[in-house]
Amino acid sequence: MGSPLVVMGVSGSGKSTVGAAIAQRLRVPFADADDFHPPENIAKMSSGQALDDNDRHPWLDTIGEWLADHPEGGVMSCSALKRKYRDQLRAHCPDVRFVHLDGTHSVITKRQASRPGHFMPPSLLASQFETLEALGGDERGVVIDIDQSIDDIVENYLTATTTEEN
Ligand SMILES: Nc1ncnc2c1ncn2[C@@H]1O[C@H](COP(=O)(O)OP(=O)(O)OP(=O)(O)O)[C@@H](O)[C@H]1O
Ligand SMILES: O=C(O)[C@H](O)[C@@H](O)[C@H](O)[C@H](O)CO
Repeated sequence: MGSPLVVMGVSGSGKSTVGAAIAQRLRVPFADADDFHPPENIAKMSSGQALDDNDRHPWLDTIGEWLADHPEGGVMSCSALKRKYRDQLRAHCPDVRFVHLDGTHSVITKRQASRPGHFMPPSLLASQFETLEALGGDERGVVIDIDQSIDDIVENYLTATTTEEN
């Protein structure tokens, strides 16, 4: 793989699961942006409040630094919901590519129900969708439908990214 990858999407779209699977397949390091949130952000989300731009800004800088530290390849699962958040990541790491895990509210709600105890309350899913801005045509990345098995998502990603680069 030659450049870092961000697995993006709303909460519960499968970023952590799919990101780890892609990293294992590509034999590159994996990290989850959830592990880089300061405690205040986790406390805010746990209390049912969505993060805002100010909450996300310093956190995105730490994610961008991780990407820049992995020029030979690495996979980071990170919501990266807005275009300007992705611009911030690109400012640190111009080579970064994205895969957007795209799914419906209904599919994701069912999956969130199967992981009770996660700090992100399902009530915040609507705000995640409101905040989400799709990848622009000028952004390096691909979109994959999440309504399929993890193995199929990984295979489709590998096929799509090979096609994209040719
Ligand atoms: N393709 C899939 N098929 C079935 N279950 C899935 C799939 N992808 C993810 N899941 C399950 O859905 C739940 C949410 O996935 P995951 O935690 O990876 O999402 P996430 O985007 O990282 O969420 P968050 O950002 O909120 O941490 C988990 O229980 C996971 O096992
Ligand atoms: O930008 C955001 O709002 C956050 O990254 C959230 O998406 C959560 O951290 C994550 O998805 C956990 O559910």
